[in-house]
Amino acid sequence: MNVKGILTATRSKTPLVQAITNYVTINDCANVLLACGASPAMCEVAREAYDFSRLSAAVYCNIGTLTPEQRQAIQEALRGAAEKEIPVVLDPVGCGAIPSRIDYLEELRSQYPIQVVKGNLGEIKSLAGIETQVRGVDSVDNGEDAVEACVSLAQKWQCVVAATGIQDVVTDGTQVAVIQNGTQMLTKITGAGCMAGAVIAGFCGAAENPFKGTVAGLLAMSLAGEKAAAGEGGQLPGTFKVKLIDEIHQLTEESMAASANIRYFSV
Ligand SMILES: Nc1ncnc2c1ncn2[C@@H]1O[C@H](COP(=O)(O)OP(=O)(O)OP(=O)(O)O)[C@@H](O)[C@H]1O
Ligand SMILES: Cc1ncsc1CCO
Ligand SMILES: [Mg+2]
Repeated sequence: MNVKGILTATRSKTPLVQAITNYVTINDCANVLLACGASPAMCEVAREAYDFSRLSAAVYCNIGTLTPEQRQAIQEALRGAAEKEIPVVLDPVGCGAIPSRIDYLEELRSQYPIQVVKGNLGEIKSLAGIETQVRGVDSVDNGEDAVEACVSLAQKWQCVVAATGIQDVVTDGTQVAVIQNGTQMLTKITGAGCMAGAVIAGFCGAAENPFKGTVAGLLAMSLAGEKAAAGEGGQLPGTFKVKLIDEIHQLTEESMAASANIRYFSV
């Protein structure tokens, strides 16, 4: 398997992505979607969310700062997405630290189709009911059994599951991709995970299936991170964040293929 063509498809189709996301990193998510060739719209007013999702190519829901209004908007957006059969990417931010978020996500998933769940490993293990370590919205998991956790949740939820960390794991419950790119600098800014989720939604809006869209999205973030960290000032978090968006903008199919370090296998 490879993810060739997804970046090009995103840039030519310019998929409209509805994002309902936390107010810490909402602007970064919008910019990173533009940089990868998608069209962001942070439409999270409950009475508009259903109509808007029906115009979109993908929906990104991130529960980092879940307000009552966002809860309603997510409900409405997912209803529209289900009717239009467009991909929904769910980012379960903080569910390891706040158990009621797990109940909320379980309920959501019982009501509407979800195509991708992407979180850090602490969040994914928490959703899968596996012992882990988190600090608020950050994972401090040691990385063990990441594949098993993702496969278990993917089979239970019947969707693509991705866990980020020193390596990223993506699975649809049958095939697995382990992405070994990235840089520690991605942990020195807030929102690298949120941005990764947004890019995944953009790519899923143009890709032939959510597994490929998710692998390509995480690869794009990790490679852009590597390049940003290697440039002048790239070891300083403020500069790094600006460069990260610039590097997403400058990614090409060739540079992605040349630097990708992905291992694929079946479960
Ligand atoms: N130690 C690391 N080395 C290399 N890359 C990393 C490392 N940790 C995370 N990454 C990369 O950083 C990105 C974000 O992953 P991370 O697990 O930090 O997300 P997150 O905790 O959800 O972030 P946030 O909540 O701040 O949005 C992913 O692309 C991942 O591959
Ligand atoms: C810091 C923070 N708090 C809630 S959401 C968020 C952004 C990273 O997930
Ligand atoms: Mg996160």
